Amino acid sequence: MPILCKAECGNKATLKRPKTADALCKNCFFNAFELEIHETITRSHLFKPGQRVAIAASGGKDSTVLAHVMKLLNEKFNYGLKLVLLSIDEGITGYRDDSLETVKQNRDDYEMELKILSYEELYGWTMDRIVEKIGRTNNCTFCGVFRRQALDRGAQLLKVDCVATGHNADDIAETVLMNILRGDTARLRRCTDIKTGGAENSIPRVKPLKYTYEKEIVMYAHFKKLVYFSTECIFAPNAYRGHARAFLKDLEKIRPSVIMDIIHSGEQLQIRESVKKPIRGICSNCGFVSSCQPCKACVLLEGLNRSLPKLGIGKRSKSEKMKAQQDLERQVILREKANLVKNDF
Ligand SMILES: Nc1ncnc2c1ncn2[C@@H]1O[C@H](COP(=O)(O)OP(=O)(O)OP(=O)(O)O)[C@@H](O)[C@H]1O
Repeated sequence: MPILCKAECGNKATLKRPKTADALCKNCFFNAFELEIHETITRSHLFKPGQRVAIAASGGKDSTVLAHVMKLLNEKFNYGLKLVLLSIDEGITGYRDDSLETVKQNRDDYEMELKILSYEELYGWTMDRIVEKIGRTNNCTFCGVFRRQALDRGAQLLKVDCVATGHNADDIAETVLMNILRGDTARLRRCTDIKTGGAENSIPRVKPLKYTYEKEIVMYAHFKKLVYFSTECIFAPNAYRGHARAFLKDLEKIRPSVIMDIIHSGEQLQIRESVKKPIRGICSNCGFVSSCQPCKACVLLEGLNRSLPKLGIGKRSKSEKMKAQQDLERQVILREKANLVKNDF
């Protein structure tokens, strides 16, 4: 006997939802998927009517599905938003140039304005040239730092009220794990935030897919026949994130709820007040948001321009910092002991 859709629509179930293991028909899956994102948006008050929202579009599955669902929900529930697309061209031949073609297709399909900003025009460097110069060891650092700032710059040019990114539940759970493994408590505190930025001159970032499983995004894109670009970056992927990702995928096979559970744990964690919080300000050099002076993008750029690419790279690990702290304390104790001995004479 055929299994019936759990949503009681009377149709035959054709798929099993990865997040809940419910047997559903295609239409009921679409409904459940879209409604969950709508609930995330409304529960967290991500947008206000009349706002101009940029969707950070890379042409990959997450941002393609985000653009599709945002357009659909905006019309269905009358959000009253003006949606535009913002893409950053990192200058990676054979990767970003191809994925940008997908974004242009999205622009035409969804009738949204598209702004493409390149590293070349912002920084005078493409990632191809950066990798030529520095090799493949720290290239992801350059790319990530420049992209974060490029999105801020693009958002300013587009005069939007906020930027929506396609970060999904798996990305967030991975980041929680990574921050725990690195002992990065300052980042751990804010990595589950659905909305970031917004202070000073910074334009807020929001993650409407925060609770959406990657497997369901792929399923949704597949059944809706959405056009997206699925090739991995040709430069070495972020190796450390790769380990957290592989670990999470193994856990998900045993217990699919692990992704939501890790996000929940991250959200409930309380970090001691004494842990230093990065204070957001404005870079005195370029005028963009930063928690250090000058900002990391300016330091990295200076390194490239002065042929000192290691400038700004290589934060000390927690264990190195602890060892340095212990050494310092030991020196203080030795100095105090020496003083005591001196005083005895
Ligand atoms: N070049 C880019 N231009 C604009 N937005 C970007 C770009 N790269 C990443 N993003 C934004 O950051 C989000 C997370 O990026 P990440 O590199 O993790 O890609 P991803 O998980 O493969 O997502 P996607 O499937 O959308 O490419 C993307 O969903 C997108 O919103």
